[in-house]
Amino acid sequence: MDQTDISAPVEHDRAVFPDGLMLDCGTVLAPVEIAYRTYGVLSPDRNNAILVCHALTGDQYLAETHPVTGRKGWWDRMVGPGKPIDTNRFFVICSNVLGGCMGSTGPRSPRPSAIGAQDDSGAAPVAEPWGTDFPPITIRDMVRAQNALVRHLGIERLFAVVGGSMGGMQVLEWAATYPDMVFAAVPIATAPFHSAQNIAFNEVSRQAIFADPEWHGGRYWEVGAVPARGLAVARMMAHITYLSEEALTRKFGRRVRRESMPPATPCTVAEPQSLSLFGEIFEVESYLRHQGSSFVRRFDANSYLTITRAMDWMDLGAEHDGDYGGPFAGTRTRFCVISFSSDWLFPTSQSRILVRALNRAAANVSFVEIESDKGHDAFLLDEPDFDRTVRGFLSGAAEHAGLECSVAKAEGIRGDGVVLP
Ligand SMILES: CC(=O)SCCNC(=O)CCNC(=O)[C@H](O)C(C)(C)COP(=O)(O)OP(=O)(O)OC[C@H]1O[C@@H](n2cnc3c(N)ncnc32)[C@H](O)[C@@H]1OP(=O)(O)O
Ligand SMILES: N[C@@H](CCO)C(=O)O
Repeated sequence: MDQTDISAPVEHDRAVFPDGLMLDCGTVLAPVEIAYRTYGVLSPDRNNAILVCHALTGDQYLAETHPVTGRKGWWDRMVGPGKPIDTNRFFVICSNVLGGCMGSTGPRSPRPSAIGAQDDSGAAPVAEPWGTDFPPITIRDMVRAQNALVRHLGIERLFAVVGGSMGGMQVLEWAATYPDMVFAAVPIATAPFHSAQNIAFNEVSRQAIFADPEWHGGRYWEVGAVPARGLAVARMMAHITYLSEEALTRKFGRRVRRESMPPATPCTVAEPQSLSLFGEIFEVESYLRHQGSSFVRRFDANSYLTITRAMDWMDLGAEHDGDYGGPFAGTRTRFCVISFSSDWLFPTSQSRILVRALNRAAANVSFVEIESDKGHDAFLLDEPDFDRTVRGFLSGAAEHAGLECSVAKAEGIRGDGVVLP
């Protein structure tokens, strides 16, 4: 059993922006705190920084033991000394997105107007969280917050921005919004818009949360509840979209769980009527329940709603008459667009739309479709071709940028964010 407990007190490294940020919705959100981690060493020229953007439910702990779950970082395979994103060479930054629940300002953060409110009893004021009153945010708002963090770290230009899925959407927003700050961009398993099908999946997830009796209109903390069943169902449904038919078949096929069988029943269901209708019968059901229940221990329902909505709003063509190339006109950023052949959530066809748009904008772009049967989340898994692509592209781009081979011994900012004397 996973020991995750999202309510456990954890001190995250944070940058605080008291004046906050102007959001796309027109609201100033203040203060804003962004929780982040860094790995590697910032070169004296401050030109070797790579920002890694996480996906929907990821966070800043990409290459170290997670302080809440106790598990390896979600991209431990990719980021570290000698790894495809080589921390002997690059200074890697990863922050929890605005709206998240791992230390950055989000629906679980105290609502400023509520801080300091004191009742007649004289008891210490209890800070009420934003909950569903948290303002709607966009992927561009997340990127604005990251921009504030990058500048806070004294970096004026990123060598690269890299990310998969929703992280890839942030990569594209970076290149579109701050073109002069991004030398190279690696959008992975993503698209410049959220498709109708993906908005539909998100809506089913949200409705599952709303249907949970413990939802309490989004003010579940007031009664000490968590809409765990709704959130788990949301994750179960979403998790199917992160895999592929081949992957599920390879992992589980039609295997039936022995413990749900009457004694001495063979592992094929000869008499299905003798089994419990609603127990865990097929292995794939048990797997999904496990994915759902472990998720609710590490994620907040209001954050899930906020972030899924931010993805839905993603449409880089919206301000350019539907032309996804419009935001990249005149760009000097080098792009490496990567898709996976079995990804049906962000299929290769959507990457091709992006590549064509970048070509229209005369951008420097390369495109790789990785053959994989692992589905959308292949970028989180062991895919040697993918690793080689990322490593090769970053090395080539580093040569063009004139980066030194190794900055491991250079003075600058250490991986834990401390400025060295
Ligand atoms: C980019 C980012 O920001 S990262 C985002 C946040 N992180 C994630 O989304 C990670 C969560 N996602 C996953 O784990 C995804 O399943 C994947 C696709 C990335 C991982 O794939 P794999 O390594 O192949 O793991 P797999 O999907 O088989 O799941 C393994 C888990 O299922 C459990 N499991 C496997 N079979 C069964 C079964 N029949 N019944 C119950 N549980 C089962 C395993 O015990 C294991 O549990 P654990 O994770 O608690 O140790
Ligand atoms: N599994 C990913 C989602 C899509 O990549 C996450 O939970 O963030």
